[in-house]
Amino acid sequence: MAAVILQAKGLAKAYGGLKAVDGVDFALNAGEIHALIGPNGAGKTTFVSLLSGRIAPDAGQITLAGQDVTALPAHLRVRKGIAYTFQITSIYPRLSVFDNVALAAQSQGARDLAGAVGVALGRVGMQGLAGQEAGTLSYGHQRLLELAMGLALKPKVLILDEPTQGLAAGEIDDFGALVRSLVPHTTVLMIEHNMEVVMDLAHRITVLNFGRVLAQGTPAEIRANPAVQAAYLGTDDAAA
Ligand SMILES: Nc1ncnc2c1ncn2[C@@H]1O[C@H](COP(=O)(O)OP(=O)(O)OP(=O)(O)O)[C@@H](O)[C@H]1O
Repeated sequence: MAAVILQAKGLAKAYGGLKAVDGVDFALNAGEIHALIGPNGAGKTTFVSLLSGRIAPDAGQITLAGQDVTALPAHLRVRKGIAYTFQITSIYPRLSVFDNVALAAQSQGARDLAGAVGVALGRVGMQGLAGQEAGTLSYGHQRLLELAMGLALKPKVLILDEPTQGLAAGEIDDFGALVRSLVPHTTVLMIEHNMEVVMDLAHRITVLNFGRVLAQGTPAEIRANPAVQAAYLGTDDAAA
């Protein structure tokens, strides 16, 4: 059996009376691409925010490679190896592409900053854009820059929140190839609405619904699961 790198047990978070995440047990296997899917409002973003430490749980436990990280703030979890790619707003638009990635690399204490930036930009094919002001990049390139910033953190677990949203078809293909190139060295957990991407890329899928795990399995198992079809795959949202 594959080693579990990140695990959640009984994870819960409520907003007022709304149980956004309601007692989730979850295990991320080292080296896999794992997709987190579910209808709008199912709790996906809340769940990965709990994993990354952006928000604190009401109950439950999170372990990284067996070590309890539940009480650690987000920046210390990043140091331990959990990187949650920021939404695009976290890019500094007036800084160059190079400087944006350098800030991420610096936060990890990279000794050879230029080298670390070069490697991260190389992974996403953006070395040629290092000098460009980040705010002037195309949307697709801004998403890739975000990914390069995540990679500069040298994560064990990279959490991506809707990484293909707003990308053109060709850019989605490139993104898929890139994610494949990251594993098994890095483990990838991604929230993704594009079912084609999910079915093509993910080794395993977890389906959330109303804050609970509805199903877990391989793409073929998830596709064949009647509860999933009823809750999610049959909706217009999934066909988008
Ligand atoms: N800060 C907050 N305050 C109050 N309610 C919140 C907050 N964040 C999320 N919620 C609610 O918690 C539930 C889960 O939201 P969450 O964003 O985690 O779902 P999601 O599966 O990521 O949805 P989507 O696919 O639309 O992004 C929703 O009903 C949402 O309205």
